[in-house]
Amino acid sequence: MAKVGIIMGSNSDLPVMQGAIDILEGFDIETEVDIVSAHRTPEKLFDYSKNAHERGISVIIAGAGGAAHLPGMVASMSPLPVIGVPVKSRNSIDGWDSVLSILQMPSGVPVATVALDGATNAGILAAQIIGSSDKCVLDKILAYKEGLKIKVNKASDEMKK
Ligand SMILES: Nc1c(C(=O)O)ncn1[C@@H]1O[C@H](COP(=O)(O)O)[C@@H](O)[C@H]1O
Repeated sequence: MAKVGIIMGSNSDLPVMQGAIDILEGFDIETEVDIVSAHRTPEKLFDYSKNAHERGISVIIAGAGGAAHLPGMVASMSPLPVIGVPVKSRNSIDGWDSVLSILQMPSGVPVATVALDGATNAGILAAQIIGSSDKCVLDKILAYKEGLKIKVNKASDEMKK
């Protein structure tokens, strides 16, 4: 079965990236979680990016804060779709440093960038990519969407009381 690789620049990103781990677990999609840093572990970055697709990984979610070069560098070497999560790290410039580093990729090397700290959406997007060729996952996404609708309708009904 398809696996999602979830990597982050530092263990300080884990509280945010946990959102992706949790939502994918809810969809029964296997994840492989690791710390990889373009700046601090460049050899590991090369190895990860060049080999992830050989290990059954179908989509990579990469989260980083500050000068967040990790998602783009992974995308430059991997044939897999890369979803970038800008993380608002401790010393960030309100998260803009990370958002712009991940969002503004040059033509030819896309990174699907979610919102600041948007790891849950990154997990859903990864599940949707897998679901486009896996009926079982697609059904779980449909059920998830139904759940969102029920929740909003319930809140709407309660508001009218
Ligand atoms: N942006 C990157 C990269 C990278 O892009 O390779 N490696 C670590 N970092 C980021 O540095 C921030 C601070 O890291 P520390 O908390 O370890 O000092 C984290 O948000 C991490 O993602």
